[in-house]
Amino acid sequence: MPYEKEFAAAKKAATLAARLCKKVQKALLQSDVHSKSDKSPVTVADYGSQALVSFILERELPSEPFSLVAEEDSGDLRKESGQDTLKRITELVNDTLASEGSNSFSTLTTDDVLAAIDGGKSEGGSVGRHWVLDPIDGTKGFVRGDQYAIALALLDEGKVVLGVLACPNLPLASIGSNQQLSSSNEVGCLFFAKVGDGTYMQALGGSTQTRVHVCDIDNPEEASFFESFEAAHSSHDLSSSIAEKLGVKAPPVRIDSQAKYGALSRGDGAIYLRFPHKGYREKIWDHAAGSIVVTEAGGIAMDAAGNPLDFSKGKFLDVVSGIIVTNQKLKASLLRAVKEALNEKVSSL
Ligand SMILES: Nc1ncnc2c1ncn2[C@@H]1O[C@H](COP(=O)(O)O)[C@@H](OP(=O)(O)O)[C@H]1O
Ligand SMILES: [Mg+2]
Ligand SMILES: [Mg+2]
Ligand SMILES: [Mg+2]
Repeated sequence: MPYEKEFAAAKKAATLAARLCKKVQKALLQSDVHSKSDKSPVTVADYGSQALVSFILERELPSEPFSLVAEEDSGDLRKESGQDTLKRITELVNDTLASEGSNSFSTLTTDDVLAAIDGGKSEGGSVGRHWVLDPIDGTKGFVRGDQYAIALALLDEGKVVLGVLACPNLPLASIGSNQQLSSSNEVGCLFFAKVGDGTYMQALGGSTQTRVHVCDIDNPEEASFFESFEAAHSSHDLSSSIAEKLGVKAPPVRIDSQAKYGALSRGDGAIYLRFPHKGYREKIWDHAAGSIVVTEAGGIAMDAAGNPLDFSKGKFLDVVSGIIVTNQKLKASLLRAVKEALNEKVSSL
């Protein structure tokens, strides 16, 4: 089976990174640092997650050339002022590796951690294989104690061939706006998808995997939609105008990170709308894992003009106006509503 080893390594790496992030988020929420808007604990988790994923992928796949496009870099950690943070990250990474319980565990030095972080310097592109990592997607949600995700994907010749999304705070039960009462309030989901093989979800703590599918709603009046919690990341005005044109009745479900793609892939909602403000360029690590999780569940991720997302152009994901995600049945009416709303916006400028 193609990509089988890579898939197993990716799941292991994302699961361990989630363990590291959970530990940091718990400490962050228990202390009062977050209320003083001290961002350093966040940095520790972002770097720690990246170091861990980079280290594990290389360790698990020793016979393959290694290329990783990841969000963070070690620049600040190499400065004098970054030494304490670097020590803290190294401890976290080692503690997490020790908790994995494998005998082959050897303690990493601060230099090993710097090297692992810098393993993420690749530029990606359309040739060969490249891992794509967002070590913490939804940093703002992470700090608030809300949703975030560890998002890891593999590109082969410019196409996403597998994706893993670890969402430590996402309930196992539906979070849709018309959710049914559920007996479970357990949180922590791992979504994973491989090209041609469908999308699966399991509890991050380990459980049997279940195949998931996007919803099959075709009437927009029954649809609900996801968008960023942060209005600075995506225009809430534009999405509400699109929803109104489409006839969506439910209020928006606002959550951080690619947990939106995960929730959509299991039918919690029918639409994800993302319209960054002028001048912002999307990065591939914010969408690569999420897009395959949704498409393998039967959905579709495209730009606002209906073009497929192109991950082959390096770090940036250039899109027309925004990104929309939905099921096949709502695609045409959603594209129409988006077009109308965008035209109105232009003519009102
Ligand atoms: N002005 C902006 N417009 C759109 N997206 C932005 C943005 N500033 C940051 N982002 C991206 O939005 C991501 C979070 O998306 P969401 O709003 O769906 O949670 C961030 O990921 P990180 O948290 O990994 O930095 C960041 O890459
Ligand atoms: Mg991100
Ligand atoms: Mg990030
Ligand atoms: Mg960031």
